[in-house]
Amino acid sequence: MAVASLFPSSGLRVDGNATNTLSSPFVSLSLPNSLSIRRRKSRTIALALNQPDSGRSDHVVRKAVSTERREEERYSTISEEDYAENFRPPHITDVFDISPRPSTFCAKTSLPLPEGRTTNRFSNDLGKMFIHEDDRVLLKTIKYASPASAGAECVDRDCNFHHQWVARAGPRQKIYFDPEEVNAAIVTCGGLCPGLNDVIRQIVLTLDCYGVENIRGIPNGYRGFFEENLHDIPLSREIVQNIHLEGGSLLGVSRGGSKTADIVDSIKRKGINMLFVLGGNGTHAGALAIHNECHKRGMKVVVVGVPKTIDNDILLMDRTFGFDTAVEEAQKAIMTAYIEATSAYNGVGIVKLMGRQSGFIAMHASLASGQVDVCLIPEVKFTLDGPEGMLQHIQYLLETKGRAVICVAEGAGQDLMASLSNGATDPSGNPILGDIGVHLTKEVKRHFKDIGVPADVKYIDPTYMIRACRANASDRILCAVLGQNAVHAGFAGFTGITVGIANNHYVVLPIPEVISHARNVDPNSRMWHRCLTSTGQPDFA
Ligand SMILES: Nc1ncnc2c1ncn2[C@@H]1O[C@H](COP(=O)(O)OP(=O)(O)OP(=O)(O)O)[C@@H](O)[C@H]1O
Ligand SMILES: O=P(O)(O)OC[C@H]1O[C@](O)(CO)[C@@H](O)[C@@H]1O
Ligand SMILES: [Mg+2]
Repeated sequence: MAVASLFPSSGLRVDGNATNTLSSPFVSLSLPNSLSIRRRKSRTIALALNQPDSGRSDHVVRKAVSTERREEERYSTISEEDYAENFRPPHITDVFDISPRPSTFCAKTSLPLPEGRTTNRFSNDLGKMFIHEDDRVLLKTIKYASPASAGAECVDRDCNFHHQWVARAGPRQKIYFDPEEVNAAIVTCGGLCPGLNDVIRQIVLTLDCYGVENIRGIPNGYRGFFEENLHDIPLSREIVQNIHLEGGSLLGVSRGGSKTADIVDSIKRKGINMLFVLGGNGTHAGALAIHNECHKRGMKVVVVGVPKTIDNDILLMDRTFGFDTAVEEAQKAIMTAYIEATSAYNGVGIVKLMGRQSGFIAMHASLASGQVDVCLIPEVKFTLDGPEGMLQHIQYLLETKGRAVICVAEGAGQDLMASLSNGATDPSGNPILGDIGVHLTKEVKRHFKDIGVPADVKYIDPTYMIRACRANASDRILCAVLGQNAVHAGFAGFTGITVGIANNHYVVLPIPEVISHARNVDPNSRMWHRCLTSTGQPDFA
């Protein structure tokens, strides 16, 4: 099937029925001002799991058959057309009748092109500078021969290959805003992450290239829209020039305060029409709500996300900015734990790294260091006591190697401390976790005291040191591309979207597709198995 027919040009007003013959991908809402908003129906992508089928009882087989039937039915609803519709980035022209204008962006100069380009010296040399509206990136590139293949993500029973095309990010020849009328705002929400200042800087520089002069920073996340004591921060090329040399966020961050109506009131009052939102899953849920509310109120505003999560827990992306830096910074803590453990008599070093529900930082940091004996992540349950428990393995390591290094993600082993967390949440509604690092330290000490063996246990918690530092070179490049692409996406009229890297190519994705759930480490993935191969740890089940 031709790509163009899978995924029609996004710069044009698209008729949902014309693009999907299976079912209408949108529901229309009637609005007082007679505008219609098209919303995606959410669809679940089924992942095939490896399930051994020998030795099952009749009951289990019957249950499996009915599960298979359900899976079959679910599979049959997914087609390449479905993917094309789900991944079509919402566009301002889905709601408003706006005619495009020639872009003022020129990659070959930091000065905006005059409209029509008649007087510019680059006027005859614009070939290959713009993304074609129908350019697409293939999201998945592996053809799994069987659902039993390691890490297989199959979308049907036979693991057939489905083309999942997504929009390519980058500057378009046609834009939907007059740069002189753009009133842009940037907001950074959630926790800190290395690279936030790099992204802010690149957004401002790129807006400047288009010719936008009216740019502001919203202080302290979503709260900055409505808390009376917070004031907007004017942004310009000069102001952001060196902000990437420091960690943190020039604008500040916050959790909580997701009052969509108040935020949109503030957007209206300030006349903002291009909003860049930097944050994780929660922030993107907020951005989607703002996008919907703006359109419901008939406000011509584009809302563009840039995924920020040190935990790397956003779906469909190769990685998010800050993650690489976090893994690198974590090496220092692991090395410290290793040196302490090897220098002590029966030394045990415990390092806790961030990762509320996803163990990517711990897994990658453990694999990279080669010094970790036990890596514990939220996705893989473990026991402490008993012959198969982790404490027995630490005892074995002290007996055989004289030391042990444990790297634990903060969200791991929460079931072992259920009584501690008490269901409390932070202002954004995220669960407040029990401190697994402290718990493990106590338990290791208790175990060796009980068996009368001296053990020297050192606990290192570098979490905020890792998060507050400036980005490394590799993350900075990612930040630069994402920041620039966010602006290109805004000018191209995309809204309710986010930018990312997929298969090493830069893409524009509809927000619902990336936040339907948190991205987790797959315990059946090759990467987790590689980590286990490196640590040599047994299964603590
Ligand atoms: N479902 C939601 N709808 C609207 N807004 C939300 C939602 N969840 C969270 N928010 C808001 O988004 C902002 C950031 O959320 P949160 O603190 O969960 O961080 P995050 O974006 O997930 O990033 P991090 O990776 O640091 O956790 C907060 O202001 C929060 O109130
Ligand atoms: O102390 P804060 O700001 O809530 O941040 C801690 C959280 O931030 C995260 O790194 C996500 O940004 C989680 O891994 C961690 O639980
Ligand atoms: Mg979050």
